[in-house]
Amino acid sequence: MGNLRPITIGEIDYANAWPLFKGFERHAGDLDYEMIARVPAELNRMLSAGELDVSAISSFSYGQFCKDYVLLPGLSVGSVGRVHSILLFMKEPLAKKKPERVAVTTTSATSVNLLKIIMAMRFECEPEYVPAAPNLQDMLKDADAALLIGDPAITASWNCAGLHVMDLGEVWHEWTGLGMTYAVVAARRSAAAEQGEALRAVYQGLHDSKEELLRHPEPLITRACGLLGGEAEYWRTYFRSLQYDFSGKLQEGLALYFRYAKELQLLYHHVELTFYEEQSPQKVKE
Ligand SMILES: C=C(O[C@@H]1C=C(C(=O)O)C=C[C@H]1O)C(=O)O
Repeated sequence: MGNLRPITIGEIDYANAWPLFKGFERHAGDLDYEMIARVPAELNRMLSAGELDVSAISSFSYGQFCKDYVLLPGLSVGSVGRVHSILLFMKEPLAKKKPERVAVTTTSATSVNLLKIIMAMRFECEPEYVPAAPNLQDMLKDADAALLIGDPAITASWNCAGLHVMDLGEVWHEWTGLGMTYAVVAARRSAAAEQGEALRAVYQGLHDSKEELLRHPEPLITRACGLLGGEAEYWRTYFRSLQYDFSGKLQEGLALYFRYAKELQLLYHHVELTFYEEQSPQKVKE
């Protein structure tokens, strides 16, 4: 494709986003692109700084910079209920002792703020939050609880005897009756204006990757067992329980999250979900 420079795409470096990205190359045709894999907080920074044209980012970061971005429809990472990989590890159960000091991973934006919302509005608890590198043992040296996301949350959940674990997706669902969207795919408005044809190809490629890998997830399961460990059945359930289509119920949950974030002054403006307007991607051929 004759784009003037390669379009730059940010890929979340966690298993939860693999369905969107791991089949992309096969569906990219002759698109000239560069794919950059990082943890969400780094992608959030890079997209906002204009170092990427389009990226999977924390949905909270979309809220912060929504004036500069458009959302790619039908692409997200969310859950209706348990998410399995956004976990608060507590030394004491919440009913016994409310945490006073909580270490929170520096890799996240959505989940750190989701935790603040849940703690303040659901459990009337306002601990001190301390940003920390995602290492459970180190985090708990000096804190009552620790928030992890992504692969480090999953591997920690296999080895956390004696700790009490809260799944934030599950608590959010029990509390609000809604799903939650943790990551979205956003393009800079400037990229939509200047790299229209390339962005359209990225959109189609991510969509086709998702359709193919959710229908045939075995390559993802093999990859996860090899790179991260665990049983095939664990990963089968994991990829099945995550929601990638940004459907109405997931958008509704995200809208409520943004409203609560504004009420708690974690965000300072109302957030509109503005979508990239192009014809819908073609269905993947069987
Ligand atoms: C489902 C997850 O959602 C992730 C959580 C994010 C955040 O908290 O900012 C960002 C991207 C998502 O991929 C996970 O971490 O496992």
